Amino acid sequence: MSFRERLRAASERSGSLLCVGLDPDPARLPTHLGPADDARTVLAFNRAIIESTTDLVCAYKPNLGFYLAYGPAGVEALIETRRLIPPEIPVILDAKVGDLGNTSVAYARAYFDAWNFDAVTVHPYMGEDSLEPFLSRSDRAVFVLVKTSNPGSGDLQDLPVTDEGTTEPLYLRVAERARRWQGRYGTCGLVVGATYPRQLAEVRERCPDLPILVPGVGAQGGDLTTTVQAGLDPAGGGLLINAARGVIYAGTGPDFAQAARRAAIELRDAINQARQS
Ligand SMILES: O=c1ccn([C@@H]2O[C@H](COP(=O)(O)O)[C@@H](O)[C@H]2O)c(=O)[nH]1
Repeated sequence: MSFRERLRAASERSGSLLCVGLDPDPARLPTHLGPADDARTVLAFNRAIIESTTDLVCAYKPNLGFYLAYGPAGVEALIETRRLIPPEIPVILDAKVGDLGNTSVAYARAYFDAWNFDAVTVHPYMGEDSLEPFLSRSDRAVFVLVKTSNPGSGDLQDLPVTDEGTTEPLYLRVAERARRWQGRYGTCGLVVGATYPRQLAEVRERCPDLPILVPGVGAQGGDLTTTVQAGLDPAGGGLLINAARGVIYAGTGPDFAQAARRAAIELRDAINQARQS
């Protein structure tokens, strides 16, 4: 089964376009779980979040940085977290990777084979050859950063560039390239921040049938309804709405997992309402 097929199945099973971010921040982990600087606390936290949300999500997305910050034990916790997630739910490693060809081969082996992630985020700055080792994996997927959610994303991504006789913002040229990579490899998705709904609509118009991972609702302030309406594909899907802090830190006490579940239900339902309006 391709990533796209697995994602569609997970989304249909859960009736959800919600992708929960697993970003363990030592400053926000519930204190009763153990010392915040101990990677075993991270694992206990992730286990509880996963158990309380598996039926509500189409995917999970751990961000590599939060695990590297714990050193080797953090990497072990990441690998173990991946094992805790039922195999039918796709897991996207947010690594924003992209390097020289043979180095990307090594990253692809690490993230896809050794650690068994279903997809990774990549940056397009080094061009197609840097992404080919990821794109060419027909059983996996690649989410290309197009227009990121951070305030400074326009520094480079909004610059007008002339490519093949067309002048438009760089992020649209990246979307155009990604559309072609999808035609060539069939494994491509995009990342567009919820904080930029107008740009999300432009990207969706350019790439009608690519899955778009959309971080930036909740803690970053992206408007959910505007985002969903801007990004839906013609079939009323095609989005993975990511939320980490807004779900996983909904509560901090002994009932944190139930609080995360309530937040995930609320978000899933709000997304579905926006799909219908
Ligand atoms: O443009 C981007 C790309 C990636 N991210 C990542 O998504 C999550 C968002 O977490 P929240 O707590 O829901 O804000 C995090 O891992 C970011 O590094 C992004 O926010 N924007």
